[in-house]
Amino acid sequence: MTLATLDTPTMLLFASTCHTMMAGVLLLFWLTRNTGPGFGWWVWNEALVAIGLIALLARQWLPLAPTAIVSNAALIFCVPMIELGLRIFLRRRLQPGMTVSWLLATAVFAVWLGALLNGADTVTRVQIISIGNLLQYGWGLSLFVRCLTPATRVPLGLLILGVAIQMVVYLLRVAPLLQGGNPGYQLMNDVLLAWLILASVFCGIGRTCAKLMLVHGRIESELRHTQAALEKRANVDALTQLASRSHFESALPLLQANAQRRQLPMALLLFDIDHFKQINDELGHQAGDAMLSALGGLTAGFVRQGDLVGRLGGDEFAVLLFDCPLTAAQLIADRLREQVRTLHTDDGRPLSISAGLTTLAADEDFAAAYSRADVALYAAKAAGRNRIQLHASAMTAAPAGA
Ligand SMILES: Nc1nc2c(ncn2[C@@H]2O[C@H](COP(=O)(O)OP(=O)(O)OP(=O)(O)O)[C@@H](O)[C@H]2O)c(=O)[nH]1
Repeated sequence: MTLATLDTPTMLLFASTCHTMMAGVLLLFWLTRNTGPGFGWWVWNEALVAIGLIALLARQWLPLAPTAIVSNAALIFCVPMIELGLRIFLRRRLQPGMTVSWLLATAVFAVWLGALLNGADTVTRVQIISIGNLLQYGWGLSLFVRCLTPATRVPLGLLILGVAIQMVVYLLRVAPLLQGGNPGYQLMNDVLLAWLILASVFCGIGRTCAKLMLVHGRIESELRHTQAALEKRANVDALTQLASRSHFESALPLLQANAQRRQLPMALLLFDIDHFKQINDELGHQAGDAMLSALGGLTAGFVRQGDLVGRLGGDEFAVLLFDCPLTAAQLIADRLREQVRTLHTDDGRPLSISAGLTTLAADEDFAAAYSRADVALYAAKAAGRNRIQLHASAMTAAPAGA
């Protein structure tokens, strides 16, 4: 069986069934998935193509004029719906491009309707529709090309291919008519009409895939963003932008493994602000937050890049000094303590910190090192604050600093 012998009603039956199924798939997807704005217009687009084809099929049995009006209106107005869906989906500005699309569709339909009411012959009407469709698809094509980005290249490429195929068929359809028309032209036996219907089915499949791919791409990228935001929220302390406690703890094993491989010493510094409760109580929680944030910024800028700085909770901060022998760690800690004195509360009081310092072995638990540093921090507070206290276990390695 060749296309030339395929009769138009069979082709129309095939095409209308395909497009109805595609409209059904899109509708199901629309109703059951979070497709985002714009997708509804694509469901309508496919539904209108199906309605138009069913009306064309039914024109043999129903009164000619009403079915021709319904089918042509559906097939003309389904085009701007792809564009409207795309503009909304990609959050492009709707105006003035959309006005042009709807005006174009209305103009094509009005000219065609005028021709029908004035008793124009089939050839003339087909000419009007074909030229109108060519203009519509040409306009749509220019939008698809303008919207091409690396993220939309494949789905929009499919849309462009589909529209280009449809334009070629329309062009073939209109070309002989433009050369003076074909007196023997029979709409229902037109081989080109069969090609057009077939092309419309293939383009519809391409369009449906493109729309689903666009939604899939968007869902995927939103998932990636949400995942990244969640990770950031879990890993980064919102107030100071330092590592959160959980991130600090989970990052340690990697640093420890690195230190063990390269035989590098590490030290853990734990500190908190002296009399922070007083700052909060007297100047307000917001002023307290500002001090925490300033201290976080100062500490992050003070240590080396390979060190790990975190806010473990409240006004408690920790620094893992990587590749740092205890004597150097004491010097760094004391310089940091001095630097902190340059920070002032709103009423001019200089900030001070107390800190506990200990070594961190490559194979020990964070909890064990933390509890040693905490004991030393407690001792620093007890000894009068604004000082660094070395834990007793490290005393044999280096003298305590204050
Ligand atoms: N502004 C602010 N305050 C916090 C936050 N988290 C905890 N705090 C407060 O920080 C204060 C911590 O006080 P402590 O460390 O117990 O005591 P302190 O007044 O600093 O006294 P010393 O540590 O002994 O010098 C408490 O008043 C908490 O309510 C926060 O995110 N923002």
